[in-house]
Amino acid sequence: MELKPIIEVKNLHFSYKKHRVLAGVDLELYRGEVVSLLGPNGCGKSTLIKLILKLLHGEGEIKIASKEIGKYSHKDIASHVAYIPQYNNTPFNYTVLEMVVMGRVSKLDFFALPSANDYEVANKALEKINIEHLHDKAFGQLSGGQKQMVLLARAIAQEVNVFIMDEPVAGLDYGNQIRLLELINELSAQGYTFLKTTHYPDHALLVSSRVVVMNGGKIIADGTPSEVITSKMIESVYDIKADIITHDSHKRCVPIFEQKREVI
Ligand SMILES: Nc1ncnc2c1ncn2[C@@H]1O[C@H](COP(=O)(O)OP(=O)(O)OP(=O)(O)O)[C@@H](O)[C@H]1O
Repeated sequence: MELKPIIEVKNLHFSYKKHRVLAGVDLELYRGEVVSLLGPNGCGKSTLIKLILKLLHGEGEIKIASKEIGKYSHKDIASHVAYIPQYNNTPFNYTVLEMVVMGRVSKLDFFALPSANDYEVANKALEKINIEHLHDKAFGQLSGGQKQMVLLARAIAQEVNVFIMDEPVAGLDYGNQIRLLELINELSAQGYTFLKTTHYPDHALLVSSRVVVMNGGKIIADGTPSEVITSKMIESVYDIKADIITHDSHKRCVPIFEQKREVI
């Protein structure tokens, strides 16, 4: 593992007008890691990601590849990091191949059209995750799971190896959630680095080298999955009880169902 982090966040503060969201956040991401960012609804996970991508501006230090993000254009950031949002609909009826070719934008000169090579890279990205058969389908007509895969192919076509994913399994059916986690594992073994938010401690146990927990505008835990995901942490962050069990040599998080729980 490299000694210098690819992403470095120090003492980051951010507010939406008077609503303080981040109050002194420190985070580092090293090449080769798969970091899962956990925390309750509204704790600021997506805000932190937007700050790292320079889509918002806060107070404190954010560096990508040892350089302050203030010195980067958005195109420069895209030459280091690919962002994979939750699947969404574009207002335009792009085909899958056109969506994936958009991953090449940071490599193109201003106003230049994608070249034959850009299309070849995009096709290879589709092949890499076995969705080449979708290439001429309309992106807007795909299922949620297929859209998420196309956004992942677009990130691969960007030819960077650091991926930031915001709740990658949101809206996916159970099978597609597990298949996507397995794919993240496979890509990680091929050298890709991931920072991903998740609402599932169990997924963080299955696919992470490190787990970071946010609450109350701060990072409250940062360590290996088994150090961080404990019954005590689950109760203090989510206000539910859960057992951490070992199944087939993997740690798993199993919530304990209580009959008279108050629903929020
Ligand atoms: N554009 C905005 N303007 C004002 N407040 C916002 C805006 N976006 C988010 N917030 C608020 O900032 C806080 C953090 O939101 P954020 O989306 O970063 O949380 P999150 O941890 O990603 O939540 P979730 O897990 O529900 O997706 C929330 O209280 C939210 O209501």
